Amino acid sequence: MSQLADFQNEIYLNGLADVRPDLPTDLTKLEGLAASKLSATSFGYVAGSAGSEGTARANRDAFDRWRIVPRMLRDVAERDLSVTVLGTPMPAPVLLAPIGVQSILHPDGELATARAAAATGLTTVLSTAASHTMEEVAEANGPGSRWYQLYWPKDRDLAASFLDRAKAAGYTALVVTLDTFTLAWRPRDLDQAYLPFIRGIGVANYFSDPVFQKSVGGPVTDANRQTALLHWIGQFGNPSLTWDDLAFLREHWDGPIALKGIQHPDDARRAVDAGMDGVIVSNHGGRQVDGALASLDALPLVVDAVGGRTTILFDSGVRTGADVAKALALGAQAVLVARPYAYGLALGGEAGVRHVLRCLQAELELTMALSGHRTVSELTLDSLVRV
Ligand SMILES: Cc1cc2nc3c(=O)[nH]c(=O)nc-3n(C[C@H](O)[C@H](O)[C@H](O)COP(=O)(O)O)c2cc1C
Ligand SMILES: CCCCC(=O)C(=O)O
Repeated sequence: MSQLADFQNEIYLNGLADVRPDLPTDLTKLEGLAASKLSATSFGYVAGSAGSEGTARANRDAFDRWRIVPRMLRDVAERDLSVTVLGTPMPAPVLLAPIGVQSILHPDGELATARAAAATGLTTVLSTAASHTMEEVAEANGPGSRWYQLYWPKDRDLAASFLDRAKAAGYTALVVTLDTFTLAWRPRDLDQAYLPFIRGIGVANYFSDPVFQKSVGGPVTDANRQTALLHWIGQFGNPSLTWDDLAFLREHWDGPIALKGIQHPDDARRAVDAGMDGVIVSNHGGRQVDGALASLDALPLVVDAVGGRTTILFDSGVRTGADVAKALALGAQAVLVARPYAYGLALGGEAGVRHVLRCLQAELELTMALSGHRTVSELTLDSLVRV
């Protein structure tokens, strides 16, 4: 590491960040670098969104309409960004959003991500569509903290098996993604005729599952691989699910449950009524319903409806420390970030993910301190102005 980087990391940033001299500290620049490093198909899958990508743009634009109003002389010498969310203590209110198929970004995929999360103390949310099994990822995450994200398959026994395995492997909270029972109209992938799953990426948790294997006549080998892939396609999502089905989750998971993909205040109310422990206000990074509202615009509506009655998390469009501060001020207890760490993974493996997480944390801490906030709870609507 260069002397300048040592100076930045250890003296100027007081050990806050873990800046890699070969990666940008402005995290909005990662996408451009990842575009040159990845294949056109992999990059298109990750960077792409639904339709005209208008909702993905709206997610970003919404952050610009809120501005932080710095306050002075508030003694911010001691700062504490820690929070506890759904029973999990975290050094900062930032989680690694579930991202499937991470081996298209780096051969170590979710294993590298889990190691980076453990190194920073932040919580990683593992996707059902991961390229490594949940047991392998748990081992890589070691003493770190991890949640499990369920893509709820049609076969109830398979869903129950996923939950049992996640529990046994030390995943402490369950995130149930509701907005992606099938992939949306995604022109970048359609135009490149690309789908990672067809190449057998993102099916590790299915192919390793005893219930899945029983359905395809035994362990997946070259002989039944095609059958297994077709079975996966049929199983992956269930468009018939309704609110009544949530009782199944409660029966099979005794830890906290958060519903991901909530945008309407009535849906947030229903989640609370159904006994869920939290909601994640998310539009899947604009990857599902093009034309949908910006996730940040949905956040205050959900906070109005259920704030104080449940845990509210947020994602879609978070790129900087200031973005995190704005979402927290609007009422989220923590945020999830996806594409920035995906690009970090592509550019530098585990160290690249660590770079992104530590930069985001450091930038958040400096933003909060310089605008007069010592703790996350001090960020309120009063910290912002809408322009
Ligand atoms: C390549 C990619 C794969 C994703 N895979 C999953 C997934 O398996 N499960 C899930 O719940 N969300 C998935 N998401 C959505 C993210 O968890 C998150 O909601 C969204 O990307 C947040 O927006 P951001 O990318 O602007 O941070 C994926 C997103 C990307 C970009
Ligand atoms: C089959 C969907 C898994 C990945 C995903 O959620 C996404 O690409 O957005």
